[in-house]
Amino acid sequence: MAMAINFKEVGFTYQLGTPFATPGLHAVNFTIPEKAFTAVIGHTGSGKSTMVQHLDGLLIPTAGKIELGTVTIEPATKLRELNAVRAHVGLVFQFPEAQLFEQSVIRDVMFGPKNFGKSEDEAHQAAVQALRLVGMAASYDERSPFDLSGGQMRRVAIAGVLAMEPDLLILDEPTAGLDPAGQTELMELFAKLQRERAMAVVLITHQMEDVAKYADHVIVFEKGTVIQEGSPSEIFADEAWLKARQLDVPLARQFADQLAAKGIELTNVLDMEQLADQLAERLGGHANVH
Ligand SMILES: Nc1ncnc2c1ncn2[C@@H]1O[C@H](COP(=O)(O)OP(=O)(O)OP(=O)(O)O)[C@@H](O)[C@H]1O
Repeated sequence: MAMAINFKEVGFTYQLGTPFATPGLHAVNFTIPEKAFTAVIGHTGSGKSTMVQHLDGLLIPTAGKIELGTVTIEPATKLRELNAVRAHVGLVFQFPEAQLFEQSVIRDVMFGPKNFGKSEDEAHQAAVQALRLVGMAASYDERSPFDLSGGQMRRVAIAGVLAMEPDLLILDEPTAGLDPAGQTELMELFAKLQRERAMAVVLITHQMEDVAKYADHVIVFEKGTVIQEGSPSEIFADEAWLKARQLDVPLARQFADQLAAKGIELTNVLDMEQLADQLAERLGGHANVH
């Protein structure tokens, strides 16, 4: 299912046709490129979670259409028509560890593959692989997920999604509440999966450092619609535009701007590595030695 996804004039209203109707999305247009790392940013309530729930058929648009390769999702589309699509999409909600429920780590991770028709052996194999991938040692397999630390529980929950071998992995603030080291480890894992498995990753985040460092493509939501999409350098090019929308600018970029105000112009700085490389070059050090 490696394919670009196109949203065309997509609208979604919660409880449509009732006195409680609440608009979630309206006239949304954007593309999620295939096999890329896409970041979705925007304030609370701007429509990010509503949008990603359309990617695996949890919500069906109430207006417009979504094109996923040969599949088109429209208001008249029935959920059962999307079973083939859903098998390829993995969705990691905020605080996914809240959904752990089995008596052992391995059983929990096997649940998804078994549910999608894999045999006990196949599911076991997929679970073992996914658990090692997220860095959980075999010694935890038979432990109760509820005896683990918060960070370990998060990894097990993510392994449960990876065990389904999705082509599209959707992450809704997956590092929220973890310590900085745990956050970095998880982000590095997602970046590696995207690179090595040619998986498309869609990350909802408030962390502009992660957007600058990992994203190929960025989609900006505001009040239920998409107000901008492009590469991180395009999105972070116009600081005044971001500030007017109370969106943060990556730290490395802020630092480069302060240097520019003092007459030292660096080109296209988005993350710390680019900043260090360019400064080292200016200062006569050894840039790009990795
Ligand atoms: N289950 C629901 N029922 C009714 N309205 C909802 C529901 N979920 C979200 N909304 C509304 O839809 C709009 C978009 O919300 P959404 O959760 O998609 O935003 P978000 O950008 O994901 O926010 P956050 O960063 O807080 O997750 C908001 O006005 C919200 O109140």
